Amino acid sequence: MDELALIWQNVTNYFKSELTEMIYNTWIGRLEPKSLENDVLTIHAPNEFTRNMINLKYADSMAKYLKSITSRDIKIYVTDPSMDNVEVSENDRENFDISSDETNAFNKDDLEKRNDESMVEDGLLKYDDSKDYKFEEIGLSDRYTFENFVAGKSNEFALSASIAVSKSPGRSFNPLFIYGGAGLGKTHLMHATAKAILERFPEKKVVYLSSESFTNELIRSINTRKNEEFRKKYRNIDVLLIDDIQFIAGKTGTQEEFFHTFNELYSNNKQIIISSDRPPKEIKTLEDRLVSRFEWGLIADIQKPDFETRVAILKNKVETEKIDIPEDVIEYIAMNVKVNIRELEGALLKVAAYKSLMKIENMNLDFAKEVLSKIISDTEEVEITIELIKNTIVSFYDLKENDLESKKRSKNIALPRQIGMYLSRKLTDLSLLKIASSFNRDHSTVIHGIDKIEDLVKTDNKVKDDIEKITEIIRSK
Ligand SMILES: Nc1ncnc2c1ncn2[C@@H]1O[C@H](COP(=O)(O)OP(=O)(O)OP(=O)(O)O)[C@@H](O)[C@H]1O
Repeated sequence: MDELALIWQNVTNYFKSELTEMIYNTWIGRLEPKSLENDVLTIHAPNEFTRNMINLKYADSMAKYLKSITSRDIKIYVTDPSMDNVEVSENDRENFDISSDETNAFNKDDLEKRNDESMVEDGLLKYDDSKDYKFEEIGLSDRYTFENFVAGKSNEFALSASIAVSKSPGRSFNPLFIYGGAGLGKTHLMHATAKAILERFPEKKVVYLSSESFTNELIRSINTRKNEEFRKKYRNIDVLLIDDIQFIAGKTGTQEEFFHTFNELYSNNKQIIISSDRPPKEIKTLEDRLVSRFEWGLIADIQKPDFETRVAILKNKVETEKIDIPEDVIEYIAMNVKVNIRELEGALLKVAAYKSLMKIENMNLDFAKEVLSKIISDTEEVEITIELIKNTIVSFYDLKENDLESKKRSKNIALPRQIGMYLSRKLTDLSLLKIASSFNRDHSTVIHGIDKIEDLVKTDNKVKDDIEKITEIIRSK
């Protein structure tokens, strides 16, 4: 047996022991080892989609495993048939504003962010070929269901809207536009909605994909002169879910195509569900006509979860994964990882992994703190400074850079200035004197400003609302 065959046999055995049979057969079982030269292991995947998934999900662990058995840094290089013959011209690249990385393969970081979501092309084929599919095969994760989506104040509106849409697609809220920060559950809700629709209406054609996959597929169709097929495919479905729509911002060609797809589906009462990291109006270089279409339906936001919701999410995870972690450790994690649910779950899984690897029977809080020290210091919120507060206020109210420190007393500047003083007092430990000097005022003016805002917060909803939004922006920086 030559070295390539030997290594490949080890690799396949390793993955067989790590993965379920179905997953192994879907991904690793379809690869062919081609060569091992200069410590580069070249593997051939049957299609681009499989290549992307291998790069995303398995290449790293394959390299790590190879290192453990050979002590060499063997690089994994995956090819597929599309790499030989589809060329993207400079012209296309400009028109679609994509880098060469994006055309040939998904950029790995982006892919990592987007998890399994780029499976659409294959998924749709399988879906069309047979109704006897598994959700995973059409790009919908088994893990993401309505049942295991923990509801809280921060997400209940988006959750209810998604459930309503899943019960009567095309008839309740169309389009449904869900937005929220990274790791707050948009993808989870979209997968859950798509699956609930398929369970209720198995005859419906449901397509879920990221806006980048849509762009890539569009380009490929143009290059292979299959534009018509592409159009037909996307204009003949019942439910279209596009994740992370912000990525089509600035890509004129993609926006044009998407606009027509949208119109066609919408006018035929087909359901469109879109997610984004921000509301339509705030997606820079998104054409106005798309912004206005996105606003035709329902816009639902997902906010950062509060402490109770974070605890509930962790408890839910502990239960479903059958992890044995004490209550105080759960609370410690919920107290410290506040912004991103992906990181919240990551912290829990890390503690669980240590517990099992080190065969610890009774995990205690001190041990958990040690395990999490790196994660928690990395995710700790940045220190809030007066500069950060002032900059946020200036851009929130569209003021000029030095307006807050200036002598100007018009209401449109005086009120934001007083809000700045109030928030500086609330969000930092700085003395009144320091705050006063930073706003170029004396300390009694600051006291007056803070008192005034404290009163307004109780009586003026707009001021209260503004302050909440500004605080949110500051905390998320
Ligand atoms: N309310 C929730 N209940 C249970 N799990 C949740 C909830 N919200 C998010 N999660 C989990 O958090 C992780 C991140 O969620 P998801 O990938 O849906 O976020 P996202 O908003 O799409 O993020 P991104 O913008 O980075 O793609 C997932 O594992 C998801 O299951």
